[in-house]
Amino acid sequence: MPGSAPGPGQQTGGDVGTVRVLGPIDLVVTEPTVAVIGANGSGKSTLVRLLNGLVTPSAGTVTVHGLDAAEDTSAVRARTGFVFTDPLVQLVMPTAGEDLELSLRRTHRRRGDRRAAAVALLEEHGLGGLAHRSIYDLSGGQRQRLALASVLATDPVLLVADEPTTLLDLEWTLQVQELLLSLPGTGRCAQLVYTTHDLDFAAQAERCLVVAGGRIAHDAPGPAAVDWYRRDVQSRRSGPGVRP
Ligand SMILES: Nc1ncnc2c1ncn2[C@@H]1O[C@H](COP(=O)(O)OP(=O)(O)OP(=O)(O)O)[C@@H](O)[C@H]1O
Repeated sequence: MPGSAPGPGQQTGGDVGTVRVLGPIDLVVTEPTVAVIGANGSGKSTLVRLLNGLVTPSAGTVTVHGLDAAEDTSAVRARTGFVFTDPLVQLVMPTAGEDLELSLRRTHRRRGDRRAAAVALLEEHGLGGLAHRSIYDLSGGQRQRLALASVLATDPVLLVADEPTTLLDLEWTLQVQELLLSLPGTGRCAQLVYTTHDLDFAAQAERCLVVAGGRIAHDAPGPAAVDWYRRDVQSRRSGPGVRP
């Protein structure tokens, strides 16, 4: 999100009134790989959802590649791929193959080309032979890999991934993490922003933001930020009133 400068983020909680979730936050993030870590409920998903207009700030602006995410939402979404933690939120077609083909519509105009590209992508993501399988009959990990493949098939400039490996086994976790981290270097997207509770994964990011209570509590290269976060959690656990 080169040139972005999010202001205070806030969102309403429907009939329970207004809930302040984020802010004030003032950030410009240009590094190719950016991790976002922090406790449950600290605001990580909300922060990254600002990047494609899924959440709009109640004050301030979020700029992605020079575009206002709240004003030019469709242009921002055309450039920003978003991988949700729960793949069923984003898989929209009945079968694995059809979902990929939908994502390939812009780059592959001919139906036959789309089908062949979808089959190749399924193979690449360890889903070979599953083109006709209902998305509901895939395992959780298979769905998560399909969701990532479908988003990558849209050729996003910015890829935002919200806990992209939570459902994966160890081998696929390592493979998907390696793939994601390699994307900016291989030109498959310009920037990767991801949230994670996997601190080894976070430590590999060029920049890592530690979110606490809706604010950026620490901002440093991956390894330093992860060290800071571990020490912060440890110090609060050994503090007064906390049982060992
Ligand atoms: N639409 C909403 N209305 C009210 N509260 C919300 C809304 N969305 C999020 N919140 C609250 O904002 C806080 C931050 O949520 P968020 O999903 O960003 O946390 P997170 O850091 O991603 O957590 P986790 O690690 O558990 O996924 C939580 O307390 C959540 O309950």
